[in-house]
Amino acid sequence: MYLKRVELQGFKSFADKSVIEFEPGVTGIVGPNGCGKSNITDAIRWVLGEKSAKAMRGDTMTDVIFSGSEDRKPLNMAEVTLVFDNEDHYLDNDSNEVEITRRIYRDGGDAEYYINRQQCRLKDITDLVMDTGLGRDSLSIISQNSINAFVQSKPEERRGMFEEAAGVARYKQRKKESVAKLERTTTNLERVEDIVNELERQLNPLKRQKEKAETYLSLKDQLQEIEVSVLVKEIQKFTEELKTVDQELKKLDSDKVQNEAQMTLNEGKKEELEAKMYQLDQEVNDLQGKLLAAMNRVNDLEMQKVEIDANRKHILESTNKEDLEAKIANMKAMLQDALSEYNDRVERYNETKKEKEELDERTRQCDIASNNQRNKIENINISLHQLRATRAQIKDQLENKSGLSYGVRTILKAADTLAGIRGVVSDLIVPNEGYEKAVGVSLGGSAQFIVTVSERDAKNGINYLKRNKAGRATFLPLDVIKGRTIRSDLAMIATSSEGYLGVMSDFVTYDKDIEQIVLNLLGQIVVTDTLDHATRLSKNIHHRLKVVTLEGDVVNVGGSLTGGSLKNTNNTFTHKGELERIEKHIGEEENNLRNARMELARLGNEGREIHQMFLQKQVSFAKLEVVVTNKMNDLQVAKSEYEALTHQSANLEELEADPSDNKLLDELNEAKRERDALKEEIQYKRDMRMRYVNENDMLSSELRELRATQRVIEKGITDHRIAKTKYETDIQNALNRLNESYQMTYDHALEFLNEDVDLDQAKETVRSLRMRIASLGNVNLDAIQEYEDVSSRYETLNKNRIELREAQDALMKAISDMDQIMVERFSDTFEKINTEFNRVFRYLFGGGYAQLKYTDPDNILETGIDIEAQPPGKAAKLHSFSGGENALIALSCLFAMMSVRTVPLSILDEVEAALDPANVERFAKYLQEYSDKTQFIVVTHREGTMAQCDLLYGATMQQKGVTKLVSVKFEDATQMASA
Ligand SMILES: Nc1ncnc2c1ncn2[C@@H]1O[C@H](COP(=O)(O)OP(=O)(O)OP(=O)(O)O)[C@@H](O)[C@H]1O
Repeated sequence: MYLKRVELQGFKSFADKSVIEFEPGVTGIVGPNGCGKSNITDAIRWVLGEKSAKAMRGDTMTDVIFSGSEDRKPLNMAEVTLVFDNEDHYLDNDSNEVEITRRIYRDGGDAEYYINRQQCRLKDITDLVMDTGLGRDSLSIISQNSINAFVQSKPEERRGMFEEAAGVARYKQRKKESVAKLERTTTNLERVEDIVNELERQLNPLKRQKEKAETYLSLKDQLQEIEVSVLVKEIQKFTEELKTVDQELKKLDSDKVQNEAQMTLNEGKKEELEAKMYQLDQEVNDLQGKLLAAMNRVNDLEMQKVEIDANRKHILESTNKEDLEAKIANMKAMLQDALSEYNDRVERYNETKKEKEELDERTRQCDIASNNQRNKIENINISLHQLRATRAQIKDQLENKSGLSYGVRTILKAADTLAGIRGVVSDLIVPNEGYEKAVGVSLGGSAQFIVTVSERDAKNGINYLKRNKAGRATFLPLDVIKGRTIRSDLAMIATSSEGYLGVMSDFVTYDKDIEQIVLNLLGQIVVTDTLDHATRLSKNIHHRLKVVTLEGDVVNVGGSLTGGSLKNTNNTFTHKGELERIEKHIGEEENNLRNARMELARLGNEGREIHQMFLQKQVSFAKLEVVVTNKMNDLQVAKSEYEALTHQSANLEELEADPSDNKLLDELNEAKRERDALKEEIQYKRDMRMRYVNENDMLSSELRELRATQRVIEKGITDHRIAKTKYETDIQNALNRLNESYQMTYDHALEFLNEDVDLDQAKETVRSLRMRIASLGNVNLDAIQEYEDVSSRYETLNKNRIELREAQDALMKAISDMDQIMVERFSDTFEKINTEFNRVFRYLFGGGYAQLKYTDPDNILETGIDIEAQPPGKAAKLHSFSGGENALIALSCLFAMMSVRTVPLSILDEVEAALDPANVERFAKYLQEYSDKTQFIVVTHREGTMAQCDLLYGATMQQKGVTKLVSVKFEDATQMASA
């Protein structure tokens, strides 16, 4: 086996794809410092499984990716492939050529590994090269640093190289795996043993429970078999008995109905009899009443007969007929007098009443009129109050000029001291009647302008106001202001317009000296009667003049309209007219007030007179009421006396005409007959009642018997119903038991009926089975299945336990065997290397002595390796050797190992740098000596080494930062090394 080719792309300074071909023997790589020689060593170590970024001379593994140069951008991927010739199948692979590739991406996470282009794990590569001499701790790649470190490192760290040389790494790895397996097996075994022990503990109690459950089930089966028959038979028996009870019950019900009917019949008859008896009692009562009355009537008639007889005798003996008739005539005359007096008084009474009501009505009318007058007076007073308040306000404005501005009032007050103040326009101009509003509106604010004699006077006035800080005022100096008149063409149009009344200045009176002022203020204002005429006129004159109506509405120059209701407060001219109007109104109202008060007084007097008359009528009326009542009584008395006399006269005539008392006698006889008939009827009814009493007694005794029978029947019904309920309950209980205990309907249970079963005996068996079941206590039916589960689990796990124990024994034996082999191989190899080491040492140093020692000879598997070296003429103290001596000792060991264990490939990166030329030559000679068994790739600057190389490559950086490898001759190589 040998390394045929290395292909690099994007790895460190190998930005471009580079393919380096190798041959068996010694290949040298030369070149100036920093041109990328060691990067080839790194690349080979990287592919063979190096995991440490530090060992790759970087911070992270992605540092191996080409990081860019002055002219090149960084790359994102590095890939290196080693191609081994494997015709001898040194590597454990069937192929004659083995390609191992490693790839890494800058942002791709984990590296990718391939063997013969098949993606694989890092472990696959490590396994492939393990114990081949290409492994991590092997002699395959040694740098200048590691060669120095070899001597200085700890004995334990050195051991790895010897293991690699002894070829025990694979055993060590296998042992590691077996130990891990053993640990896992032991853990599993412990776990399984725990469970098996636990299951063993559970099994016995479960077995007991299971047996108990099986006994229970067997008893239950027996119970079911017999109890079902018992229940079915019981149901049949109860059903039969129930049928009998039902039939008897029906008969009893029918007897009861019959008995009840008889009782009802008897009770009806009894009630009827009692009603008849009651009726008879009532009738006898009535008849007795009638009898009493008849007996009384007989008595009365007998007494009347006696009285009549006596009376007739007396009247006939005492009454004078002529006297009686005279009395009647007299009484008749008196009656008529009383009647006419009564009628007269009634008439007077009605008249007085009517007069009294008339007076009452007049009093009411008088009151209404008085109230009206009072309201009128109150309204007049309110109106007067308002009028007087308005009058006071207007007067105040006129007298105190309160409508004028503060400045104007100040000037007027100081008019005596200020020269040439003529007065305010509103005081100097008086509007014609009816033109007050129009003039006021026309003047507007100019009504408050102050007329002065001269301009100087006006200025004095203004200064006075300023001095006193008394407001402002406008002055119209007579020597400056000129009057204005209407243009003749406009005047002509205006004059001919409808409603035109004139120019405003024509409708005021004023002193002659202020004429210019008046014309200035009012000379160009036209007056019309109505607003319609004003707008039309304004239109006619193209809105060139102001037109004012009598109502004070204005059509301004330009055509705008001003109007509405006027507030009188500021119009001095309207104030004057208003004041007169109010004065007149107050006079009228005062007059009205006087008249109203007089009328009220008159009404008061009239009312009082009428009331007086009313009171008098009231008295007369009361008196008449008494008189009428008296007259009425007199009339009644006369009437009744007259009637008594006429009656007496009639009686007398009757007695005289028919003196007999036959009628009374007839009545008396009739009364006696009636009395006797009544006595007979009473006796008859009493006899009849006696018969009814007897009948009633019979019915009562019959009823008593019927009721006794009824009680017997009802008790029978109750007893049978209880029996019926009991049988029904028994049947239901049996059905419930069938359903609940055996999930059977009656029909279903019939299929299991054993007809031969003796019910009493079977019941006894059921009772005994139940007792046996009860004596079992708590039964865990699940125990049967649980026992099955647990015992089957126990068997499985117990089998596992046995298997695990066997596996554990096998692993322990394998580990022990491996240990044995490793100890043998390691110590055997060590001995051989030790011998060779002394030999090579003596050769390289030209004498002296060296040997390797175990630090712990009793523990060959873990012992460190100590080095004892004594170059010729020196004491054996390792740490005091020079760099070159260190390198020679390490190389002695390396070559000693190579002579004992064949290494297919060794890459030596400037390991001889510290040697002197003579030693370099000896080193190079060794390379040649071993090169038929080992392929050497040496990175070197030394000529002596180069001279022994079969193939030389020169590393250059023609492009800055990018390594290129070219095949060179020895001469070129020495030149490149010294460059
Ligand atoms: N990831 C990388 N990308 C680009 N260049 C890199 C990268 N890693 C290292 N290098 C370059 O590789 C060079 C070092 O290479 P190497 O150590 O192989 O040189 P050498 O020829 O062995 O030098 P010496 O003879 O001094 O040992 C440096 O120039 C370094 O800048």
